[in-house]
Amino acid sequence: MKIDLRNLSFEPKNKSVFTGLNYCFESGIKYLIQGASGCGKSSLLRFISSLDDASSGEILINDHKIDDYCEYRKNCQWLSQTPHIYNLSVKENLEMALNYHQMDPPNTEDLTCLIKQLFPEGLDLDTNAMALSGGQKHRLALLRAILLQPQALLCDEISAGLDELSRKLSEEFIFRYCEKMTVIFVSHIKESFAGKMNITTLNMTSKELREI
Ligand SMILES: Nc1ncnc2c1ncn2[C@@H]1O[C@H](COP(=O)(O)OP(=O)(O)OP(=O)(O)O)[C@@H](O)[C@H]1O
Repeated sequence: MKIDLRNLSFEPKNKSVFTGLNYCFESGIKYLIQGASGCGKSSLLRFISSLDDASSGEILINDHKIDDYCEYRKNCQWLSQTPHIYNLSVKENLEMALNYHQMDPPNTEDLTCLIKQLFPEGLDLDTNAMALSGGQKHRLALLRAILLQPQALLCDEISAGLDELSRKLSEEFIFRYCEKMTVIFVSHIKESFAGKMNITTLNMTSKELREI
């Protein structure tokens, strides 16, 4: 998925957070956005995800305006620092969005393979998801997003506050499994990506988004 920011500005309540951002996220590339606290990184991801609207400018997806928001949100999955997990079984958590989008659940073999990579400690599909640890909830949210076969993944500080193992498993999974996806990370944790991953790092200021 190609995500093209055109003259995007965010000026809530007469405050200027950023103005006139232009940048094109190319299909299949992995990006890391860094920038000072409050420069609007999380807001930018929310605008790209279509959960909120910027004050002005536009975001073109594969050169077009979004016309089907439901389909777009399935194709562009947003993962937040606090994953939204339902008070249901792990299996129900995984199947809810698939059912909503009328998609078939993965076959047992594929699901087992994905679970093995993300949960080497094992994952009981019948257990209540609220009983999982914080790191496991994050990995469950990632797995749930991946089952929807999105074309883009927006990761807002998903590693913040995570134990080292969960962080490593999530990041390695994204780079291995989401090869063809456009992935945009917002993260303060530079070292987890450094050197190991093929990633384009961007610096965000109130005036521009620029590769560094
Ligand atoms: N709905 C809103 N109404 C008013 N101001 C908002 C709204 N959403 C965000 N802001 C403001 O926009 C600014 C940017 O917030 P945002 O969370 O996007 O920054 P950030 O770069 O992700 O920060 P951090 O690195 O600290 O997480 C902040 O000053 C915030 O208070």
